[in-house]
Amino acid sequence: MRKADLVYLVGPMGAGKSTIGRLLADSLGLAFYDIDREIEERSGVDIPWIFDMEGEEGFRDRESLMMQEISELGGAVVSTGGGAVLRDDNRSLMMSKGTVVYLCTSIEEQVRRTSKDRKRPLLQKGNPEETLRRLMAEREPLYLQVADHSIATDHRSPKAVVQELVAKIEDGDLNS
Ligand SMILES: Nc1ncnc2c1ncn2[C@@H]1O[C@H](COP(=O)(O)OP(=O)(O)O)[C@@H](O)[C@H]1O
Ligand SMILES: O=C(O)C1=C[C@@H](OP(=O)(O)O)[C@@H](O)[C@H](O)C1
Ligand SMILES: [Mg+2]
Repeated sequence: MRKADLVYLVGPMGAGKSTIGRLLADSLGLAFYDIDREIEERSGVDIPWIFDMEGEEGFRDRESLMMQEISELGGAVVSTGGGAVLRDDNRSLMMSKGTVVYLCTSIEEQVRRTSKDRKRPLLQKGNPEETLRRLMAEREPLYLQVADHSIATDHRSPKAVVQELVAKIEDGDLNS
């Protein structure tokens, strides 16, 4: 099942992947899966607990397994976590199974949006802005590598972003 039947959202923390994914799925009449929430539901523990007990690599192993499992399902919008693009296998999976949308967001906006809660372990140590800048330098080439389409989210409501995405999908612009 390829392209508009399975849509993956990628991008940095605070890009709005989880928020936009749910709205996009509702608009398209597709199921919605957020990889982080699926991991939490399945394991019965939260993401900070997994990072504390198993380290980032332990979390990445769980993330890759969940990506594989969810990707077997069609008819869904899948919101990934900001680091899901780090592993080659995850990138190949997304590129082969679906349409990948990169939600582009400035560092300033990432900082603003992620300062509202403390559920992201990678931002709990050091200066969040410096961390987000470093992560973007490392990851943006990977977001661009997997993306069929990039869409800006700064100064735009989640609803406006979803409307643009729905229009593109209906026009077939995402069916490359
Ligand atoms: N386009 C947007 N404009 C303003 N705030 C947004 C936008 N998209 C998401 N948010 C807010 O930013 C925060 C992080 O969004 P979230 O969907 O969790 O991002 P991600 O899953 O990419 O880390 C939430 O409080 C959400 O309400
Ligand atoms: O960027 C990252 O490495 C992470 C992003 C988080 O998801 P969001 O991008 O939805 O915040 C979550 O997967 C975990 O805290 C690690
Ligand atoms: Mg999220």
